[in-house]
Amino acid sequence: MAKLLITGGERLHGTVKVSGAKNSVLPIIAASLLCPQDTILEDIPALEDVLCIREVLDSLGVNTEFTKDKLVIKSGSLSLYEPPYELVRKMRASFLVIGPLLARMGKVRISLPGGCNIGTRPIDLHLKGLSALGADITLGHGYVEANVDRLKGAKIYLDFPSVGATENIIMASALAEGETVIENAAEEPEIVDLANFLNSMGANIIGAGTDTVKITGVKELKGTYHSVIPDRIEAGTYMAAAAITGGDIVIENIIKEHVKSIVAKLTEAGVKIAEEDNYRIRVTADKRMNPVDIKTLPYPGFPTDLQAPMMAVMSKSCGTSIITETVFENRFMHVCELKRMGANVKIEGRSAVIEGVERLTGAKVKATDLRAGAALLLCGLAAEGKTEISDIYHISRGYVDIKDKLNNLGACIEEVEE
Ligand SMILES: CC(=O)N[C@H]1[C@@H](OP(=O)(O)OP(=O)(O)OC[C@H]2O[C@@H](n3ccc(=O)[nH]c3=O)[C@H](O)[C@@H]2O)O[C@H](CO)[C@@H](O)[C@@H]1O
Ligand SMILES: C=C(OP(=O)(O)O)C(=O)O
Repeated sequence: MAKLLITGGERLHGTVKVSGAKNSVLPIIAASLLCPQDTILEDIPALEDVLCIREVLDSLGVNTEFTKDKLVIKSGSLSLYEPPYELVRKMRASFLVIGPLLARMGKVRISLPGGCNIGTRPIDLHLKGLSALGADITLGHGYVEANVDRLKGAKIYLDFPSVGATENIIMASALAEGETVIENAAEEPEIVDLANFLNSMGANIIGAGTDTVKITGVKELKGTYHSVIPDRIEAGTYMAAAAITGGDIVIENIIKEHVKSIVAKLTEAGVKIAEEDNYRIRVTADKRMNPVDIKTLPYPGFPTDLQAPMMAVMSKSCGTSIITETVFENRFMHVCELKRMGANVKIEGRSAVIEGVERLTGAKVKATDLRAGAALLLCGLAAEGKTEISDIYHISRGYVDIKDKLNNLGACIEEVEE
C-alpha cells in the first residue's frame, strides 16, 4: 500500500492548474447512458472515481475510450441494467446510473450504495423522486429494483436539497413524458454543468442552479460534446495550501463565482486573494491566519467538502475557530488524526472547536476519507518534520496528481510503497 511522506515547512510558490470537477464528471458520465449516440467529454480528470464509473458503464455493455483527458462514451451498445455490486459498493456516485438506466431501459437492479465514513448517506430522496415519476420500486436483499413503461413528469419537493437526488431526478425526467418540477433542488454548479450537458443533447431543462428546476421531457437525446467545469473543491484545497504554508501561488482554471464562500472565509482569515484575470487568482498569505467560524451548507453556502481542509488551516491560526458541519452527520473523522499532529480540536455535537496552535508536528497518520486525507496533507505541508499518511487511495479518488502539483509549488512530498 502506498503512503505519502511529507517534509513540512516549505512556503508554496508558483502556479497550479485545477483539473475538471469530479462531482461534475461523475453525473455527466452517468447521463451519457441516456443517449444511444456517442458523447465526447473533455477535461476529464484521471481520478480513481472516474475510472470506477467508467467500469460501471463498461459492465453494462457500453464502450468507453479514455485518452489523456478525453473520454468517448458509446452507449449504443448498452444492453444490461444491473451494475455489479463490487463496483457500486466502491463508490456512492455509482448510484447515479439508476435514473438514466430507468429512463432508457425501463428497468434497473442496483445494490444499495451503503454509507461511508462521513455518514449513513441514505437514498430515500432519490427513490422518492423516481417513484413520483412513476417507477415501481422494490427494495430487498440489499438491492433496489425499479421498473416502468415510461416515466411521467411530476412535481417533486425534496426535503433536503440533495445533490445526487436532484441529479438522478433531472436525468430520469429528461426522457419522461411531460413536465417535471423539482422544488428545493440542489443549486450546486455541478447541477448546472449536468443540465448544460443534457441540454446540449437536446433536453429541455430550465432553472438549474436555482431551487426550482423544470424539465420538459423529450422523446430522445442525441450525441454531444462537452467540456466539464473546473473542480472548485480542488481549487479551494490549493487556496488552503497557500494559506497554511504562508505561500504565494497563482491558481489557474478557476471559476470565481464558484469559490465565493471559500474566498470570503480565507479573506476573513487574513489571506490576500487577487484576481489575475478571468480564470486565475493569486493567493498570498504572509502571517498566521486569524481564526474564523464556518458553517457548512448546501451551495452557495460553504461546502462540506472543504470543511476538513479549512480545519487544517484553522488548526494553525492565532485564536479559536468554530466549525459546524450541518450536511453530513459524521464528518469529523479527521479530528483524531489532526490531533496526532498537534492540533487542538474538541468536538461538541455538530461543531468542532479549534484552538489554533503555533506549531504542528509531523506524525504517522491515516486518511479516513478523501477530504480528511487532503486535510492531513495540508497539515503535513506546514508541520515541523516528517508526516507519513497511509490509506492514500482515498486522496486519489478526488485529486489528480496532487503530489506532483504540490511539489511543483515547492513542497517536498514522496510516494513510497509500504
Ligand atoms: C459525487 C458527488 O457529487 N458528491 C457530492 C455530493 O454527494 P451526495 O449527492 O451524496 O450528497 P447529498 O447532497 O445527496 O447529501 C447531503 C445530505 O443529504 C442526505 N440525503 C441525501 C440523499 C437522500 O436520499 N437522503 C438524504 O438524507 C445525506 O445523507 C447528506 O446528509 O454532494 C455532497 C454535498 O455537497 C458532497 O459532499 C459530495 O462531494
Ligand atoms: C464526499 C465526497 O465525494 P463522494 O460523494 O463521491 O463520496 C467528496 O468529494 O468529498
